[in-house]
Amino acid sequence: MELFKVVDVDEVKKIIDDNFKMEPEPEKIPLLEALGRVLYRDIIAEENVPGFRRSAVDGYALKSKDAAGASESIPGIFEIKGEVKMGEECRTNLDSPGDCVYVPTGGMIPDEADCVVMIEYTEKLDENTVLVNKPPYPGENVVEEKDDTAEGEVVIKKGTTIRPYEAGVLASLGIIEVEVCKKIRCGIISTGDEIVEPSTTPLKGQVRDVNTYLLSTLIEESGGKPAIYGIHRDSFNSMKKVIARAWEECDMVLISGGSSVGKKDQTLEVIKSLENSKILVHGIAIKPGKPTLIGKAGEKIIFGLPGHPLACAVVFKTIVKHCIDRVYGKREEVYPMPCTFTINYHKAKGREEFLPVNLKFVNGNLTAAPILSKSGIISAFSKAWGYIRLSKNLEGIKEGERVMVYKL
Ligand SMILES: Nc1nc2c(c(=O)[nH]1)N[C@H]1C(S)=C(S)[C@@H](COP(=O)(O)OP(=O)(O)OC[C@H]3O[C@@H](n4cnc5c(N)ncnc54)[C@H](O)[C@@H]3O)O[C@H]1N2
Ligand code: MOO
Repeated sequence: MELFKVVDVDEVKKIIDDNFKMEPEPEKIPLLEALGRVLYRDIIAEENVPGFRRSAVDGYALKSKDAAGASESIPGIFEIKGEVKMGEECRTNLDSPGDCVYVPTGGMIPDEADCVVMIEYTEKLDENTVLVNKPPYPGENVVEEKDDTAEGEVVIKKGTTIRPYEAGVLASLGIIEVEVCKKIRCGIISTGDEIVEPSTTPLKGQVRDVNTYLLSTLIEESGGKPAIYGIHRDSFNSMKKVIARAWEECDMVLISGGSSVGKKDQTLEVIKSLENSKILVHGIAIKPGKPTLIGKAGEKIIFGLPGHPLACAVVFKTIVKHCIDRVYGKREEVYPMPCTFTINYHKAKGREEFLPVNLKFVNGNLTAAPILSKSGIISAFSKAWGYIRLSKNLEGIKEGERVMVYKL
């Protein structure tokens, strides 16, 4: 019988990088629909933001040297030359020493002013005179032109996932249509004679289709576009038909179930039978998720994912997501959280293990408690905050050891 030749996660990623050269395609979409999408090209500012010097407070714009040494006992005396209106250009000049102008928060300040004194530090004597009780420093409460963005600057790099903050920057530059990477279309095929639609009541021996829903939402979460091809029996001909159709219509194909070496497992044979095909990986050194199949037909990649839902999710998060991110050229760092492990845990050597955990503060210290389960148990991830990765050669971890927790 053919046995898995398991490959480490990093090696699998390299095999994918060497064999899968898909380039992203651009599409223009309204900014308000761009949340979570990946920028196709660098955004270069075509103007300064703000485009004028403005005040950060309600107060009086003046020359700081005119108020040097001002205090409550000996205030500086200033003549109010005018009032700046919001949304209007400031046309008042501070020609003489002791001139000032009233500016509301966000209002434009005159060229000669280098600070704004908050009204709390002033006392108005009459319509034209104000006392300043505190010496301002140059630049105090002034938002300089270009403080936000300078013309010609690369403000957001391609490969960045658009968050609300990037949407704000784009709006500040007047960009309300944005060029993003077209979503990668990922076909999902569920296999297994025992798998039934979730809307039905399973008979003994039957199982509701979890993986179509799990994968579809994982694809969406990763910025892809799921295409569902339904549940298919473990027969070579019906599998070949649906895999060929999904291959034709999608950028990559995910097949759940039928990746191990059991008699009825057809996925391997079907991929082999496709034109211009190649099996890249059959077995990954991870737990759960070992019996994973990665093939290629033409330039498109086909994943045979384990049927066990937890294993299916782990392989998606570690391998399929890598593949999607690579096409988009995503610029993202993952920052796991350091936590204290709560029990003594034994692990077999040979596979990197993904263990779901829950976090809890104990005496101000963040702890990670494992959720012990089997890979057929989907609720383990649902109950977990995240997971830890135990490296291949580790034989376990002890209570009190430091672990890094990745968010799910
Ligand atoms: N002789 C060996 N047998 C198995 C090995 C092995 O190394 N040698 N590995 C085991 C591991 S680990 C896993 S994981 C499974 C993976 O098997 P398959 O990918 O072939 O998946 P199936 O056999 O079709 O299903 C496994 C399990 O998952 C359930 N399943 C399948 N699809 C779905 C779905 N869409 N939604 C919910 N549950 C699903 C299925 O009913 C089975 O219970 O192989 C082991 N065997
Ligand atoms: O590794 Mo299997 O992938 O335990 O469920």
